[in-house]
Amino acid sequence: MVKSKVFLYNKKFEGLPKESDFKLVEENVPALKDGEFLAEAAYLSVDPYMRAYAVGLPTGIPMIGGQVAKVIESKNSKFPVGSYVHGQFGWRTHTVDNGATVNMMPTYVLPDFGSLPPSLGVGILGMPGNTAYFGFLELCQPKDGETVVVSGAAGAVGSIVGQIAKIKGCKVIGIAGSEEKGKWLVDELGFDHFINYKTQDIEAMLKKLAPKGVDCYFDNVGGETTDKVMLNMNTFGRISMCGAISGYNGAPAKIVQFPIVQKQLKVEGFIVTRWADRWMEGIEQLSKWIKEGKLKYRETVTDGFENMPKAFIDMLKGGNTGKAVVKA
Ligand SMILES: NC(=O)C1=CN([C@@H]2O[C@H](COP(=O)(O)OP(=O)(O)OC[C@H]3O[C@@H](n4cnc5c(N)ncnc54)[C@H](OP(=O)(O)O)[C@@H]3O)[C@@H](O)[C@H]2O)C=CC1
Ligand SMILES: CCCCC/C=C\CC(=O)/C=C/C=C/C=C\[C@@H](O)CCCC(=O)O
Repeated sequence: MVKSKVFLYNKKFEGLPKESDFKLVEENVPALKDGEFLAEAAYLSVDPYMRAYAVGLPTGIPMIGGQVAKVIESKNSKFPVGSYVHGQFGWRTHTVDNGATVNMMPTYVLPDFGSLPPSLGVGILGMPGNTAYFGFLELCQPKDGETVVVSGAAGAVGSIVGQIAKIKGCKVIGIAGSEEKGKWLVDELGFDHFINYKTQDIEAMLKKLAPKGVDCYFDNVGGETTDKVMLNMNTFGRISMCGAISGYNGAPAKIVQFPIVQKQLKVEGFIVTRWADRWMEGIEQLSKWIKEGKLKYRETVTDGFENMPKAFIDMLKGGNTGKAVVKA
């Protein structure tokens, strides 16, 4: 009998999650029915949305999340043995699934990544990558020569947004929480400037680095950071509101409404599954840019399924650069 290790969301998060909020259990894996396949986790994602969505989750269920898993048994010809699949299977080592979409998130066999590792299927060539690709290009509609600000710039989504902005000919200012991250952004990823929100005055720095104002803001953080960037937006500027991680562990993110009205800003929130029908378009374009050397990525890998809670908490505390991944 195959058994799956599963992390249950066992206690309501209060502030920053604790490892004791999770419970590791074992479940017997049922025999396959026609149309089903059995997949073994290879790389599991830890994402900020898990903290945000947990507010609405009942305790006692498997913690939600995406993973890249290898099919080890199959009664579904679309998911052959040996293929890598992306599925919203949660924090579990083994999953019996039928390939159905979960909360608009498609379940799919990874496209051919060539020499690139399958772990990218939970990062730059998966949901975070498409978040950057569609969330930035569709909503900010960047133009050559414009000034783009990205908050959460050194993370899975932000680090891709800034590079896409450079590909589109923009001046890019990244906001992140350490000098080491800032050095990576400027020296390796080609960002024009970096602001450390923990040690520098964002408003003063933007007046210095973007004296003609900000045209596009890709917001991963919300809160005071967003308030200050908004005050430096140009008239008819565009804001793609991707998330508000500054508020996930505490009081709901506060977003100043005034500049939106006064400067007639276009602010649009989104959930990446809006583009589920164009999912492979994003992955193919991002993969092409990587192979052309126009797009770089970094993964912060934690070894061992049993370290999922630690990896999740470390990510929320800023311990990752690039995509946080757990190697099962
Ligand atoms: N709308 C959508 O469909 C999607 C939205 N998102 C959102 O995008 C954002 C980034 O996600 P993702 O790239 O996966 O995560 P990251 O890889 O960026 O990891 C989270 C990062 O957030 C930063 N952070 C944590 N707390 C704060 C804080 N209080 N203030 C400022 N920064 C903070 C940390 O970096 P630092 O060292 O810089 O503080 C940390 O590394 C999140 O808000 C997430 O919810 C992600 C995917 C899809
Ligand atoms: C101002 C408050 C903003 C709160 C925004 C909350 C979350 C933003 C975010 O991170 C969204 C992520 C979207 C992920 C999309 C698809 C899947 O990976 C998640 C599916 C959810 C599930 O049930 O597994």
